[in-house]
Amino acid sequence: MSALLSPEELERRLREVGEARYHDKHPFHARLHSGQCSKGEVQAWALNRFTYQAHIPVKDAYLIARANDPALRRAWRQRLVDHDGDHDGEGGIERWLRLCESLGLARADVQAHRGVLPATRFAVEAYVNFVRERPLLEAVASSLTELFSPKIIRNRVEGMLAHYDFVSPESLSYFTARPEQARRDVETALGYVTVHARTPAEQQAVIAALEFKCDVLWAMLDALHHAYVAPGHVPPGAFVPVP
Ligand SMILES: O=C(O)c1cc(C(=O)O)c2c(n1)C(=O)C(=O)c1cc(C(=O)O)[nH]c1-2
Repeated sequence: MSALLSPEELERRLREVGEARYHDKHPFHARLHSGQCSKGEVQAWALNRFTYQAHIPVKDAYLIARANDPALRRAWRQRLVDHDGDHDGEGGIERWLRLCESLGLARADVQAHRGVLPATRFAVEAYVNFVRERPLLEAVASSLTELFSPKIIRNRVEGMLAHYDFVSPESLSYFTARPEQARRDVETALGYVTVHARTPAEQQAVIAALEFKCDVLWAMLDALHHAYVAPGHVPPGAFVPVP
């Protein structure tokens, strides 16, 4: 049986999960950030990632619906505002749509998830269901991949601006707000898990939830790589780049 970890030790163990499994280690991201992707690959990445983005506030709404603690609900509801905005034309989902449009994709196709890879849908569905069905502690812990996102976002923006003439600071504006939002989100989620994981079993469940979430992100990139990196095996019905 595992021993009870101090809050510091638990955080260290969570960071080790990221070092081993976070999607910054995936070869597709190395391609994307170093300018090796074709425009079609970048389009496919943005299109598939939209499906993830669009479901983030859905899973966050499930989490809020399951929380009995007003303080947790109050902190968590900011995530809905970050993605949906307070008005039409605002928020992260809108900014992601603009990124897709700037890459030459039609807004209506992206919004309808047309051409999204089956594995993307399955992975995103698995994440939403995890947050709906697993204990609240694990649902909160599954968001902790955001511990690691500021670094990959910094590398992505620098790399994409340096290497692709079809992206601009404006088209990547989705990412401008994210590192600060992620830092705030992580403070809430990490604070919650360190207080509420009171037994060794609960602490192990928190670590496993983060591993699960790393698997979700990794599986999406595996699917992209398999479909779009030459020779490429695009599944029937999925987006086909125009050469
Ligand atoms: O660009 C990225 O690599 C990246 C990663 C992650 C993540 O680690 O889950 C998120 C985001 N971006 C992001 O933009 C975002 O809004 C977000 C929400 C969540 C979550 O699980 O609640 N993860 C992420």
